[in-house]
Amino acid sequence: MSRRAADRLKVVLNHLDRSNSASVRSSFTSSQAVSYHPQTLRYTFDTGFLSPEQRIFYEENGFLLIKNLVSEEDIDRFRAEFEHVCKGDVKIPGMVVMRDVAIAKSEFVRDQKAVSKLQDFQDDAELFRYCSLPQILKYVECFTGPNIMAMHTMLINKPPDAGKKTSRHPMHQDLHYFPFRPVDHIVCAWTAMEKVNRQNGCLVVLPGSHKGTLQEHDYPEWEGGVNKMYHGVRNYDPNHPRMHVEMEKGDTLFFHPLLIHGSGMNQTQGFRKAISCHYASADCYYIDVTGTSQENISKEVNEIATRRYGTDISVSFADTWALRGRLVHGERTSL
Ligand SMILES: CCCCCCCCCCCCCCCCCCCC(=O)SCCNC(=O)CCNC(=O)[C@H](O)C(C)(C)COP(=O)(O)OP(=O)(O)OC[C@H]1O[C@@H](n2cnc3c(N)ncnc32)[C@H](O)[C@@H]1OP(=O)(O)O
Ligand SMILES: Nc1ncnc2c1ncn2[C@@H]1O[C@H](COP(=O)(O)OP(=O)(O)OP(=O)(O)O)[C@@H](O)[C@H]1O
Ligand SMILES: O=C(O)CCC(=O)C(=O)O
Ligand SMILES: [Fe+2]
Ligand SMILES: [Mg+2]
Repeated sequence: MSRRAADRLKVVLNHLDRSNSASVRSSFTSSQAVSYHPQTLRYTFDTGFLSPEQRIFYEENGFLLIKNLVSEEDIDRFRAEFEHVCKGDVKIPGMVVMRDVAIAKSEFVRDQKAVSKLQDFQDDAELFRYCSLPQILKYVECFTGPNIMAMHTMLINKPPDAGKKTSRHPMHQDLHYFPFRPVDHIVCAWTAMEKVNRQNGCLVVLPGSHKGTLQEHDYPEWEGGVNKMYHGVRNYDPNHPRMHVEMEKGDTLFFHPLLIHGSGMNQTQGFRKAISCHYASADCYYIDVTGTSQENISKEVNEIATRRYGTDISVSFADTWALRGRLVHGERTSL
């Protein structure tokens, strides 16, 4: 972040703090907030919770790292539940248990170690506790406002790389997957379930990339194969300045859906675990992605939905989100 930008924003924040009557403050926390100072404070609401420095950091970088936000005890409980699911002791309809493509296509025996990701755990009460943790929602509200939907849930168990670099997650923008807007009222919370570093494939981010637009995504041309739906930004420039976000167990990264991010390969023998939820304001609305760069992913999702539910029921891309989304705070006004 440039010093000048920081100073300029501080002046604006001070001005708001001093001169603003209750009416300006309340209009700032309402859904019209973004129109108040669009150039300066586009990405966060003033709920009085984030410090000016935190708001400026998110504004400039598109992410915010909060140390030690989730307790060791909660994380150990999520881990235990994950093990129950992998062993088959717990079966939740709708939850996807995904294996790494290198393992899925090999002749290895499938045991719980082969699971690379749980997706859609919204109906698993124990895992879904993560999405309702009050200390997380306190931050989420600063990005979404008070009506909050948990739209997408994952527990990622990045496996030791099987030698083909398939444990990598290509650089992407999460918005590519989402048929709802406005973009600035969506945020991801990603919590490390153990120490994550460059060795075991921590998140890699391009700071400030959230200020750009949604780019075209497709499968990267990787020799060793790519996991299903792991699209990457097309024409990715590997020389762009990037940052490896190393985190301790319980640390949580909040990031904007246009932030370009991915993760490198896991070069250790352990499974790198993280739990995440994408939240959106319940006031968001669905869009039709026909004819846009998101058409390719919407087709893939529709194919999976058809494979799962047959052709009798027609489920649109937006429907797959409306059916999986769960309210975690306030009122379900739109999504
Ligand atoms: C209530 C309404 C529900 C609507 C349902 C629609 C659900 C769609 C969900 C998708 C939403 C995605 C949203 C992501 C949003 C946020 C941003 C996150 C970015 C990402 O994380 S992108 C990655 C997301 N990935 C996925 O969502 C993949 C989900 N996985 C699956 O659907 C299945 O696991 C999969 C890959 C289809 C495999 O099916 P499965 O039946 O489990 O496996 P089989 O062993 O029978 O294999 C079938 C076939 O698939 C090949 N296979 C297996 N695993 C993989 C893999 N990881 N990658 C590639 N290919 C894989 C396997 O080899 C078999 O192939 P054959 O050629 O032998 O037939
Ligand atoms: N062609 C590509 N398209 C999209 N994303 C890519 C491409 N090539 C690499 N990436 C992504 O860039 C990020 C960094 O990858 P890489 O495997 O180089 O890890 P790294 O953290 O730099 O590890 P190392 O320390 O080995 O360099 C990962 O998210 C990776 O998936
Ligand atoms: O945990 C990771 O490796 C990255 C996950 C991610 O970015 C995603 O699933 O959208
Ligand atoms: Fe992502
Ligand atoms: Mg590298």
